[in-house]
Amino acid sequence: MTMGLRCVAIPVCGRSKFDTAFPRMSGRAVGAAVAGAAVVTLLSVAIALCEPPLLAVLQRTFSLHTAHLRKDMENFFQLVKNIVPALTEKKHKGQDGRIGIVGGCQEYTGAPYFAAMSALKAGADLSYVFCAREAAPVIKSYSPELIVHPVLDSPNAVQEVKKWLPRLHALVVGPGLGRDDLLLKNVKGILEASKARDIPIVIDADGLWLIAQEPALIQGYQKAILTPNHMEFSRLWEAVVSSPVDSSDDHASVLRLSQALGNVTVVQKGEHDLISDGQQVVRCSQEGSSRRCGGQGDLLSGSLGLMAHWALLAGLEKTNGTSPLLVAAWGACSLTRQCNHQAFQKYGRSTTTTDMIAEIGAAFSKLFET
Ligand SMILES: NC(=O)C1=CN([C@@H]2O[C@H](COP(=O)(O)OP(=O)(O)OC[C@H]3O[C@@H](n4cnc5c(N)ncnc54)[C@H](OP(=O)(O)O)[C@@H]3O)[C@@H](O)[C@H]2O)[C@@H](O)CC1
Ligand SMILES: Nc1ncnc2c1ncn2[C@@H]1O[C@H](COP(=O)(O)OP(=O)(O)OP(=O)(O)O)[C@@H](O)[C@H]1O
Ligand SMILES: [Mg+2]
Repeated sequence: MTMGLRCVAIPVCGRSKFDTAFPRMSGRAVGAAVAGAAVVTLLSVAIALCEPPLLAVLQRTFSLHTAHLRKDMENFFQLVKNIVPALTEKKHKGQDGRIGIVGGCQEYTGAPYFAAMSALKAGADLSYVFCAREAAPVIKSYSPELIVHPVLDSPNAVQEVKKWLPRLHALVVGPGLGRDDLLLKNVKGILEASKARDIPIVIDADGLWLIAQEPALIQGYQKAILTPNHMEFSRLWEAVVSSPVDSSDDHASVLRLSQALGNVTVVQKGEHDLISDGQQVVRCSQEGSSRRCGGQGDLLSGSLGLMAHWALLAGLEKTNGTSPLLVAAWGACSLTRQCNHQAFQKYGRSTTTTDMIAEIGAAFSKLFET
């Protein structure tokens, strides 16, 4: 029934027709759904034998729902295609994206590398990493493609990063940042300086830890996108919403969290990714795999930094009035999941994030090149 139907836009006032007729499936509900499908099949046979006109009505209704879903999915693919800049010989280096990653400390050097490489592989021209001194040689040794600034734990970290802000199109704050007080204090200053320049900011991982301590840092900033995993979502929720999270209604929760943060865009990662700007909820269920190696979220945040820049540059006209950041988030989620799917086809259980990053080019072409 849902083969090939991956993505649904869900209006705030009232669920989509599909959602009403076919409630969303959680992992636990899959078994029940299979049993349900068997019952429906038996019922259909019984109706076909006794009431052929009723069966025709049911079939027509089902195909209407299917068409509705497919249209939503096609819409979002088209909107992402609309924001992807054309490759032309008329541009110079940097014009298609200069993305900064703020993260990387003694313990975590992989995460900022994954995020920065993912931005490059998705089509950014230049990727910068602002990390702690000790992490820099390690990150540089992974790749000659990255420009690495070992400034994050220096006494004048904010000034050092500020120098680069005029050249950056988007920042991704948090992958591999760690939770050291000095680093977090410097990141606060970097966030303030970036907001003052109106730079799009993706906040992930330990950047979300910081926001959970101090939500005011991002409250109401319309160019912020938060990408919490399950744990990070709970922390943010506890920090900004007083009532307990309603785990039976994920759509309502992500909408509520976005609203409580002043309509910043929130991407709740999971079995399906739910994205909200406080006005609507969009779901991305692009087929991935059951492999959950560490670093997939870094691929998402890095590619999202780039797509956020592209989407804001393209503007509402290209996104047909849909929030550009929703379109960017949907695009990056689809891309991450498609990379996971492709890498899993080749490597199965041994799939790692490095394998997924190697798939970005092919996945991007498959999904978004016209
Ligand atoms: N190669 C590298 O350098 C990488 C570095 N990374 C960097 O690590 C830093 C910390 O990031 P993080 O994600 O480990 O921290 P956090 O959110 O506190 O989660 C900790 C605990 O939460 C739980 N948990 C998580 N998801 C869950 C779920 N869906 N459902 C249920 N529970 C769930 C789970 O708890 P457990 O099951 O182990 O009890 C998990 O252990 C950060 O800087 C990040 O960028 C990563 O990017 C990976 C690659
Ligand atoms: N159960 C799942 N089924 C399919 N895809 C999933 C599932 N959980 C997460 N994903 C996908 O994996 C990507 C990363 O999400 P995840 O929750 O693993 O982030 P994370 O914990 O921040 O990862 P990282 O290890 O990089 O910190 C997202 O694009 C999400 O759609
Ligand atoms: Mg993460």
